[in-house]
Amino acid sequence: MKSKVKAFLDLVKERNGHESEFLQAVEEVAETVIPYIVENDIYYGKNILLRMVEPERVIMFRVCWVDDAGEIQVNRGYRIQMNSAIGPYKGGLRFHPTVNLSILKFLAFEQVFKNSLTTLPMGGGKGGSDFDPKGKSDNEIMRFCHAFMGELFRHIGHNTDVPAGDIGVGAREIGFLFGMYKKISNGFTGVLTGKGMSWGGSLIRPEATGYGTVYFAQKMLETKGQDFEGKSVVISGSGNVAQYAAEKVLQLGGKVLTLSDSSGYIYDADGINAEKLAHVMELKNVKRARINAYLDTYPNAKFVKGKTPWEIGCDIAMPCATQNELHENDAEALLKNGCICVAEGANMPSTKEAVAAFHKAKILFAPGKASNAGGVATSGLEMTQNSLRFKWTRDEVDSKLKDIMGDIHKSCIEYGTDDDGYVDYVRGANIAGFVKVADAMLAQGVV
Ligand SMILES: NC(=O)C1=CN([C@@H]2O[C@H](COP(=O)(O)OP(=O)(O)OC[C@H]3O[C@@H](n4cnc5c(N)ncnc54)[C@H](O)[C@@H]3O)[C@@H](O)[C@H]2O)C=CC1
Ligand SMILES: O=C(O)CCC(=O)C(=O)O
Repeated sequence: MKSKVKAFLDLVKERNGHESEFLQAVEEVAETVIPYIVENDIYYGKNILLRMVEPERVIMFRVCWVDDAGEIQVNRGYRIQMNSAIGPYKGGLRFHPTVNLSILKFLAFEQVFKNSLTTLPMGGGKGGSDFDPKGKSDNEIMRFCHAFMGELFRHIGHNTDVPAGDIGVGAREIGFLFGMYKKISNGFTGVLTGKGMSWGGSLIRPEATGYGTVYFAQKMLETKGQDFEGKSVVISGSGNVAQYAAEKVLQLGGKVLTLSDSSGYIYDADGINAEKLAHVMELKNVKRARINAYLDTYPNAKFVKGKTPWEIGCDIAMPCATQNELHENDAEALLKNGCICVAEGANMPSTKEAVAAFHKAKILFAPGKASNAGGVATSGLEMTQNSLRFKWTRDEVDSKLKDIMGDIHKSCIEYGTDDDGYVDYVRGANIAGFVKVADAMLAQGVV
């Protein structure tokens, strides 16, 4: 088996040698899915995985815009249309200076499996730009978004490809992007998700990724007769996913000890309660400040510069910032301090070695493609509401989100339970996500 996986990975490496994040994501899937393919005749010998690692289409384009000083700026825009076997391409847009083909291809590849797990009819895609929103004025953000959509619009559509937000793309950016799409296409359609509530957005979409990650962790804890009540939780990030993960943890009786951004982390031993979290939301979403500004209002907290929060003892860890933010030594520190559950809110935040350490210790570990799928699932629900020209209540959407996270958990158990009863959620998510897409690809022939 090892030689089959190696031969496959060698081939992928030959074609994408310089794309380390993409190769990392492919390797994790290949190691769990190739053994399944070999055992199942219907998938064997059809090169399905080899077809799945090749994007159906990669779009790269120039984005020119004028900054507040009147200077012409040039950025690079991308959209990776990875796989449309089970529905229109669906996945977020990331605006961050680190954005490149490798990062977007890894995200698009993960998205294919994640979207399949949601049970909704969505293919996988991802896009973005190396544009850095940090320090830009609202007008600069608007001009950039309009310029970006000035090219992207010809490649997307409500039945073709439906982008949404990711790092650096929130409600403000979706508004500007939608405004330009509507103007150029002369039509009001559900071409983006994460829209404002008065113009086609879905209730609970802003909360969905964070809430969904906590609902998934709740399901994992239930298998051990545990819950969030009284548990200490270490969260990284302080953006959309981290904020609403923290909110749901608090609602379920947990204690949130940390939040972070790329400058470092804050540790509040008294707990970041609802009032303090509202202050973080104001700092991050309105003032767009750095996380250490928290100490101006809550001086008892500690700011640890340039580090991630995994050295803080906790029962549950939720990495909600970015890829490869939790390394093997971090995993070991978490385990040593008694962590029993890790639920990824971000995409691929744990390195391969960190995941291996969690598996070796047989703790509960949920990969992002399973635990953070609530965001895109609720985007799927936004698409449905747009098609119906109807709006569900907050409780209706939240209850559908809970059901979907429960179903994803069941799929992971179905495909990921080892002989000794330990659930390998990575294998479970990869195989369950693969089966639905592979069946559709087989039915549609070689296209
Ligand atoms: N927004 C969504 O619906 C979904 C987001 N995700 C993933 O969740 C993660 C966070 O995304 P959002 O909260 O939406 O973005 P955001 O832009 O709202 O927040 C990103 C957070 O990550 C931090 N961050 C970014 N780069 C960092 C670095 N190099 N080191 C430390 N912290 C860093 C930022 O300071 C910020 O707190 C990403 O991995 C994203 O792909 C996954 C599923 C859906
Ligand atoms: O809601 C969406 O379409 C995208 C969410 C996303 O980018 C993700 O799941 O990583």
